[in-house]
Amino acid sequence: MEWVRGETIGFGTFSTVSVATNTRDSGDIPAIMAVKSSVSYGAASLSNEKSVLDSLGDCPEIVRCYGEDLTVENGEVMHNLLLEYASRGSLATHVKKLSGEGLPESTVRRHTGSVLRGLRHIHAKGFAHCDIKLGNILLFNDGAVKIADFGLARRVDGDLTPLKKGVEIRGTPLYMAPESVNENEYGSAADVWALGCAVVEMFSGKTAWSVKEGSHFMSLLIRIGVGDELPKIPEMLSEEGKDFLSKCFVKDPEKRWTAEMLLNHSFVAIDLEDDHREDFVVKFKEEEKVLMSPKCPFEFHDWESSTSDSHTSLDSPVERLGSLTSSSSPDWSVDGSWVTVR
Ligand SMILES: Nc1ncnc2c1ncn2[C@@H]1O[C@H](COP(=O)(O)OP(=O)(O)OP(=O)(O)O)[C@@H](O)[C@H]1O
Repeated sequence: MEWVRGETIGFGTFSTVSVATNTRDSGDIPAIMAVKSSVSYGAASLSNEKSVLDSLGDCPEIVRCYGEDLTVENGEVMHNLLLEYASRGSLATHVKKLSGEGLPESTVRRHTGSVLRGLRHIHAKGFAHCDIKLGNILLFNDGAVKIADFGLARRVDGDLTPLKKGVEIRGTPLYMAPESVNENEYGSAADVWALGCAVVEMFSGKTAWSVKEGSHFMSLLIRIGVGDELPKIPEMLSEEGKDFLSKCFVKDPEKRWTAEMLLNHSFVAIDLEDDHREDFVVKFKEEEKVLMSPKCPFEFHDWESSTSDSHTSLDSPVERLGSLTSSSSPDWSVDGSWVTVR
């Protein structure tokens, strides 16, 4: 494939995302794509993403991959993944533009249904995404959304045995499920918990867990992993929405609803005929007029999509969580798709 890199449209932990123009008229491949590029330290994540996307095959709610290649730019070898281009960027950026207002419930319902269909496909193929968050849900010109960023995805096939002992942080702490905090379990149920967090954020414009600025992320992990506290369900949400979230925010992953079950919930089982896309376009135009003024109460930039792995055998959740705090300086290294902090 021949392509030319255009403007930069996003930055992740491991990569930079740019527009790419396809310079050859080649059948299936569109003229405009997104290219996710990384130097060597992010290559493992890109390669994991490519192999997961290949295994998943086509699904309308998952960003398509057109291939990969290597380029040399400014003397550096770049690993590139060519992807379907989402012209309106991520839902995170979109929601931030609303200055803490959140999206209308009808839009939230539609997006939630789309993400659930994507998750059902991922889970049916034996994978977990492990990093569901608004930054990884991309918005297309026609108002459709698709799941992106499979750099941390893993094959689970129903086996939730943690790969390693200790505490590993995959994805973003604000979206972490209790079993991930307590047991290092990152299965399909953890994606459903994260989806619940994303629904709260889409609707309220605020993260599902309220955290004080400057507070240590350990205190959040303890709230998620220990005790009965659950993410706050927005008061203004319909009863159907509240009920939907109550099925996502079940501490026991065995009792949490699956993506398949949630797709039959009345919150998302709507007749698309009644859900006029034109309304969405009008609303979108109004939203676009709002000045860009991010008001996310707390963003854990430094922790996103990283893994902290103590590699020690610890029994209780408190012990496991305590193992994350250390006075020694961390040693960052990349192991497959994982970033390891020792
Ligand atoms: N296909 C795409 N079309 C348009 N924008 C994209 C696309 N893929 C990614 N982006 C933009 O780039 C950002 C970073 O991409 P992505 O999350 O895939 O990178 P990452 O390095 O895996 O990041 P993370 O820190 O979330 O793991 C996204 O939040 C989004 O704004």
